Amino acid sequence: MLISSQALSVKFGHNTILDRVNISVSRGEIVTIVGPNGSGKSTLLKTLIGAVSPTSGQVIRSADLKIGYVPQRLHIDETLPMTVNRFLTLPQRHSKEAIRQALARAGVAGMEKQQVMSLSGGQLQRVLLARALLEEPSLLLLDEATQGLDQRGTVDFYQQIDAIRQETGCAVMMVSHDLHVVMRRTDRVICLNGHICCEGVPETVSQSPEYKSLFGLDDDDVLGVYRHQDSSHYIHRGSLNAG
Ligand SMILES: Nc1ncnc2c1ncn2[C@@H]1O[C@H](COP(=O)(O)OP(=O)(O)OP(=O)(O)O)[C@@H](O)[C@H]1O
Repeated sequence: MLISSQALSVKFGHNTILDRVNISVSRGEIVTIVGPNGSGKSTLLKTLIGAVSPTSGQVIRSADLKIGYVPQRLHIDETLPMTVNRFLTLPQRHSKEAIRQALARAGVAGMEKQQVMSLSGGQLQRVLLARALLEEPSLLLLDEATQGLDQRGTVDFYQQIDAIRQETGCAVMMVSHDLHVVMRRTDRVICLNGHICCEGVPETVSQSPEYKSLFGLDDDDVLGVYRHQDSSHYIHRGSLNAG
């Protein structure tokens, strides 16, 4: 076991954000956390890395645990010119070879001299991934790392994560809204809504009543959206034709 939590609870003021959460990640395993907005996913990751203190319960870390954390997004001062190479040596220096290898593993080989501000959203996420890999992590924690990427970019990113897991043997715990995309790439899914609603292999979780009641769209929802789009398209075309 690399890391686990026992009856982990976090309160902010009077609000209980996490309620007696038990999770565990084994070596080499990919675990995906899904849950609605505000369900405590980021808080859980922040508690695991020690940035948030639990109100009760505990986090148990193996002695050799090394975490590489890829945040949801990064705020960089736009007026500050900085190359990728410089960014990757802050706050800790790394050898040229280590940086070359981390960028290659993250799928952005040769980007050392590029300005961070000039990177596309997908490239920046990969540079953040490279920065996490420089720690030679036994556990990669990804907090909605594909936010803002299109479908292709998201699929490619998760493929890269899978390849990294196979190459380095690290475990991965990630927060994702894209269960359908990560399905094939995750060993286990934990569905969080303050407490753990359900967990298991992706096929089981996606069919469970708890998951469906949180995320399920019934035919009316889907057809409603479709009909709406269709009718607006029709009206739009009508007005174009009329003009
Ligand atoms: N430092 C904080 N102080 C007070 N409340 C906080 C703090 N951090 C998070 N919260 C609250 O805790 C709740 C859970 O937030 P969290 O970011 O963990 O949810 P999430 O599941 O990651 O959401 P999302 O999917 O929208 O990113 C939210 O209501 C949020 O406002």
